[in-house]
Amino acid sequence: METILRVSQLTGGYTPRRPVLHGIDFELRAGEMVGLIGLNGAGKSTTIKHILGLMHPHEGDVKVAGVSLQESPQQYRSAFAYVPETPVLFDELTVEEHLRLSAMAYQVPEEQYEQSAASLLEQYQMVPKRKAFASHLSKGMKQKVMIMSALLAAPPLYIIDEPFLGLDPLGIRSLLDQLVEVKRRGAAILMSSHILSTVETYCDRFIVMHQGRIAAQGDLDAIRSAAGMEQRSGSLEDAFYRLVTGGDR
Ligand SMILES: Nc1ncnc2c1ncn2[C@@H]1O[C@H](COP(=O)(O)OP(=O)(O)OP(=O)(O)O)[C@@H](O)[C@H]1O
Repeated sequence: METILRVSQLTGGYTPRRPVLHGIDFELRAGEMVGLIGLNGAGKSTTIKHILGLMHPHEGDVKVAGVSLQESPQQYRSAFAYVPETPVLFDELTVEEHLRLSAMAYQVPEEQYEQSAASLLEQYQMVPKRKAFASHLSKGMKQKVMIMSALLAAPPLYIIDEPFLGLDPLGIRSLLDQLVEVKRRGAAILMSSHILSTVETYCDRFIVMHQGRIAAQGDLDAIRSAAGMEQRSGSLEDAFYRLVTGGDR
């Protein structure tokens, strides 16, 4: 499968003398969903900021769809959509206007926009709110606008940061169903979350970060094995616990 995201030997952080990330190395291929997990402060958001191009590596590089941000900023940025943990919307734009803005930014054809927007508004139970200003939405509704905008853009790569916190159970189910669908269509998804049971159920592979390094990566068996769990049993949470504490519960 085609590589969509390549993070190579990334060392980076907020000040040149004190890197937060040390030699981060992983890739995402088309059609897979990868869970980025780690304790508070492990370096997940910092890794994501480097992928988004908001921070520049001290060493190493990041390529999306084969290009780095420096090589082709336009191609790089249009190859992914990012759903942040905290929704960022324009207060004075309506739900529909946000969707239209996203469609314009990602050059979604008009016909496809009409179809996708109608179906997303329906799925996320946002039809009654389509003309509401962002400032009049609840936190979960704002999160839904971010998610719908990303899904509408239909890029090769989705980067999703802790998506489940503000959503109601129907919203969570809609999001997970749609992630399965976009994956089936060949997109790659990097999802950071602390809800390990959901990550275990939905992700094909996992990247466990600890203190700015990758402690383990691979499928569940690989994570168990890195955690020293010999049998092919035990949850992702069990393996994670062992990896970050160095022992059994
Ligand atoms: N703006 C910042 N300036 C300086 N240091 C920061 C900044 N943001 C995060 N850090 C530091 O970088 C390290 C990694 O933090 P990061 O936000 O990447 O963790 P995380 O894995 O996303 O955690 P969480 O699960 O709490 O969101 C931490 O030591 C944190 O204190």
